[in-house]
Amino acid sequence: MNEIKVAVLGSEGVGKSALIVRFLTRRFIGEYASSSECIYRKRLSVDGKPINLQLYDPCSQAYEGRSTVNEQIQWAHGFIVVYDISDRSSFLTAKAIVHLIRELRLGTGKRNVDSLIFLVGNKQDLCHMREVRREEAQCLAAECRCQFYELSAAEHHQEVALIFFKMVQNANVGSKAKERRRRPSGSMAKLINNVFGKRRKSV
Ligand SMILES: Nc1nc2c(ncn2[C@@H]2O[C@H](COP(=O)(O)OP(=O)(O)OP(=O)(O)O)[C@@H](O)[C@H]2O)c(=O)[nH]1
Repeated sequence: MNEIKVAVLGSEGVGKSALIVRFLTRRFIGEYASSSECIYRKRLSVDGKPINLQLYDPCSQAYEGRSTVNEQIQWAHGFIVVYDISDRSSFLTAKAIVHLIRELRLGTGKRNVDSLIFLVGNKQDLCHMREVRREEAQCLAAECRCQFYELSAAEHHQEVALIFFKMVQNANVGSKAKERRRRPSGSMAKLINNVFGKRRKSV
């Protein structure tokens, strides 16, 4: 079964847990325990094939043994980088994280990272307190070749579900392409079989 690992990253209080919980349970509960990092697991079906999805929700509070951002980036196939549209500093953090992902994952031969970074502006319901213009975030997404979404975990269930499903789909396409590159093509497999198969028989 295909394993897809997605890390939801961003600064403290931007709504990472709220987005994950909204996706997993369809509910917005307002307050979320944030004393430890955790990995949520969900089974999904994509194009009729089962997928094991792992969602990583980091903990912003410092404690011994906490994983580093670098480790989180190496662990994941896909990234949902969240900021709060009413908090400019969270946007700057998201920007730094997106740059770090590109730096660490570029040229590693891992799945093509372009379709696997989503920049998400959360708390759209707080637009009367907006500190990050939509156009500015769109520019950053274009510059870093990632996909951009703005939404509210508090108000939108479908939009939240859509970005998680889209991420899983993109990661799954990437993993299939990688699998194809690794496996010899049909005619090549036949050729190898003919040559080595026949030799084995004559020994
Ligand atoms: N108005 C509004 N509040 C939100 C939204 N999403 C999350 N919140 C609130 O923002 C606060 C932080 O949400 P969390 O989901 O705990 O944020 P987090 O990024 O997981 O926080 P840490 O685990 O501390 O890093 C909570 O009080 C949520 O209720 C939203 O879309 N709109």
